Amino acid sequence: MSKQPLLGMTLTELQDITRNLGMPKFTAKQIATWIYEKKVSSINEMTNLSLKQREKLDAEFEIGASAPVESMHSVDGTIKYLFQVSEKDFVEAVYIPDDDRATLCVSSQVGCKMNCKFCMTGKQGFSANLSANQIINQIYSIPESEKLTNIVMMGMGEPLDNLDEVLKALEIMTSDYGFKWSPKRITVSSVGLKKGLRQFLEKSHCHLAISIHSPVPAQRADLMPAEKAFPITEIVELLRKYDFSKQRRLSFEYIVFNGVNDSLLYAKELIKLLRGLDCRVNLIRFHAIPNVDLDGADMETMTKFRDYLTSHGVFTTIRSSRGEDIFAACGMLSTAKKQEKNDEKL
Ligand SMILES: C[S@@+](CC[C@H](N)C(=O)[O-])C[C@H]1O[C@@H](n2cnc3c(N)ncnc32)[C@H](O)[C@@H]1O
Ligand code: SF4
Repeated sequence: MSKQPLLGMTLTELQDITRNLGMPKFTAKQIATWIYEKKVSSINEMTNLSLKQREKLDAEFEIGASAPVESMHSVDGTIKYLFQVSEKDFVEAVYIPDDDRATLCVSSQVGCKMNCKFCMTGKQGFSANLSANQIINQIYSIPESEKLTNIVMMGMGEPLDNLDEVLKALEIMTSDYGFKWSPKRITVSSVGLKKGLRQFLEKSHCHLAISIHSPVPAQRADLMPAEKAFPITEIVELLRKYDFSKQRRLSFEYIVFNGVNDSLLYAKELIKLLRGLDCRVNLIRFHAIPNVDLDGADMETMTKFRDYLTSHGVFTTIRSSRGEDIFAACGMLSTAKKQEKNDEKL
């Protein structure tokens, strides 16, 4: 029988384990410290547990960290890591250093059900949810782990469609027994699944980014089929019930597509939709993907769009596009790897 990973377990889960193994409750906290703070590579290194306790634990459990199987380095310092999560499945995490910040873009699922027109992960379809172990492992097992200042859940998958495991991972990142990070350093990005969104807002203090991409429902539905089940107007109404004026930040992600959503008419609709909300808009450059008839808008158009929004009270930035030479659009590398695995079998 394969051993269960300890990495990715919350303190409550560790307490269940120690109780079942007949150990005192405080050993759970000791184990958490060895894993999340001291980052030991074996249970045997947990030296404030007795030899007998370590043996008992080791019979059923392992640390459960696994290094990335591949990496691609961009000329701009961005590094894309590939993690193997099952025999044929891979997920990506992208390390983005930038002056005094170092951000990791983390995946939450293998593939995605949401099928957004412009997204390579969406084209893969859905394969599996990542466990809290596989989410935390992306942060834990990259060589730059100690340098990280920020986490964005903007890799493969829809985090709110795998909320239980994502919430566990967020708890580990932000708890005293875990990585002790401020929730202000973590952003969860979502298309806005209503039930998951409400739960996320109640149970976590991390920042929220909503992928909006169009303020016009019919156009948004064409780009993002999730709009049909979870209209952006309802999502915005829900968001109005929460306070984003203090610690927690709300942003809207908007890929600017040439000739699609880039005219000032859309900027005006966006202003109408977001009126009165404490939020900002991030304009994103489109990373072209194969077989999709969409192009990114040019910088002049994006700048005009940004300036219009900002001058009408909606603070807007243009997000710098990183790692273009290594296909930063998430899902590209894992798709290629999956294809390679399939070809090996033929
Ligand atoms: C990959 S998604 C993951 C998080 C979540 N599923 C979401 O859609 O917000 C993170 C962000 O990347 C954007 N994105 C997806 N494909 C892209 C592409 N080809 N070029 C630029 N941004 C893209 C999404 O719209 C979203 O804002
Ligand atoms: S953009 Fe996000 S929600 Fe849409 S398919 Fe890609 S990962 Fe899924």
